[in-house]
Amino acid sequence: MAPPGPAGALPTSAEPLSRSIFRKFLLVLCSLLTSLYVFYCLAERCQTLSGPVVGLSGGGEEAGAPGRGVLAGGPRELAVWPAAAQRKRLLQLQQWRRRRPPAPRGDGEEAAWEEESPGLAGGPGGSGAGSSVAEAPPGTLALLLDEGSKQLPQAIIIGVKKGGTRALLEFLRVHPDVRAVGAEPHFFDRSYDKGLAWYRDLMPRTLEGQITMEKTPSYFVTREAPARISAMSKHTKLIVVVRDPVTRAISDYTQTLSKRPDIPTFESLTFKNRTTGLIDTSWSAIQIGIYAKHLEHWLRHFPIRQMLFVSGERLISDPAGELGRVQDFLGLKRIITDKHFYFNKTKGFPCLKKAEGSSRPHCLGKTKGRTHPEIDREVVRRLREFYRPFNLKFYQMTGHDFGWDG
Ligand SMILES: Nc1ncnc2c1ncn2[C@@H]1O[C@H](COP(=O)(O)OS(=O)(=O)O)[C@@H](OP(=O)(O)O)[C@H]1O
Repeated sequence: MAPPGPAGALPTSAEPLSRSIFRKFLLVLCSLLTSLYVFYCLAERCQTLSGPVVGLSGGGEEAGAPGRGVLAGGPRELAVWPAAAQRKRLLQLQQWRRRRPPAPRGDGEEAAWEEESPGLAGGPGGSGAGSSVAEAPPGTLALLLDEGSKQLPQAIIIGVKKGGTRALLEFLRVHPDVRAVGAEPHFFDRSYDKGLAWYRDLMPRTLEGQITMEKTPSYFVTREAPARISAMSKHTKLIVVVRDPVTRAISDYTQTLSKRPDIPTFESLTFKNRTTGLIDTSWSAIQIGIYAKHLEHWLRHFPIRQMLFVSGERLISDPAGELGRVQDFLGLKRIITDKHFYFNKTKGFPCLKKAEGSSRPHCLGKTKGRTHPEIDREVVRRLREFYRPFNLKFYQMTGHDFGWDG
């Protein structure tokens, strides 16, 4: 017979019961935590785990089979969702992502879209402020999708600096079949050595039928850009937003002035010799506006039919008209129409009634539509004279009179 232990060590009748309750409690707690963790991962907040895969197919990057509900591109591919459902969920997810504040841009110039403050005059009225529900992700099921694949751009806005390139890109992004990088990649001028894989990785994911786009206005004046873009794909569609070269030069100068207020006057920078009236064509603000010269380089690599010239002036006076031409050029259904725009009197520019995925009006940021300094009229006249022959040549080459010399 075992000797009785000390009285304090003897089990009481209550102890086994509390232990079993405690064990059950632990079990419930564990399953609760596990479920919470799984839910958390599905909500795309888990960076370390790859999302659940419903079905795998062995294809490579481009292996999606249209109509079979397979999303092309990634190492994993969903094979069970109907294509229409996948597309709808992806569009929802894309719209939700577009609503999130864009990442800050490197050069500080290309500020993101600004939401119109309620006090701004000239708004279309009636658009309610976005609710918090509108900011929520479109549902965890969307996260089961592979979100299409990253493609090299099929169309690029190559210029010109201060032409209205941001406005065009932001207006185009309203189209459900256009996906674009927000920031300027500067691949073909500054980062070409990083390679096409690096470039493609910057692109947003797209589904079949969607066009990938980017805009970098400096490409138009980069000597190597035409050959490099053609080497990527000779079928790339090129869009150039052009603007009266004199106003463009002043706009360019205004931008520099806003960053470096101590620079010399526009007038003194314009001339090599003010008395002889010799223009300093080495000054980039002047040089960029010699469109005919730059275009010659592009035409050595691309047929003119693969280039579209958008009027920067008309993009302001008739945005829907210019967007119509652009949509036709890109082979897109004309979805963006005058119903999408309103003129904001305070901003002095057309704005979107609703940016993609938002219920609120959107105007471009403060760095677009700056007030230009007053420039000596004689200097402006001399500049007009300087540009005229180049403009006429440009009208001839493009078959379009932009009306800067009328
Ligand atoms: N809708 C709308 N809202 C605001 N601004 C508009 C719009 N459409 C065209 N613009 C004109 O775009 C000019 C800036 O051109 P970019 O976007 O090509 O500039 S940049 O090269 O990317 O810095 C900018 O030039 P500035 O007026 O000199 O600032 C505008 O005149």
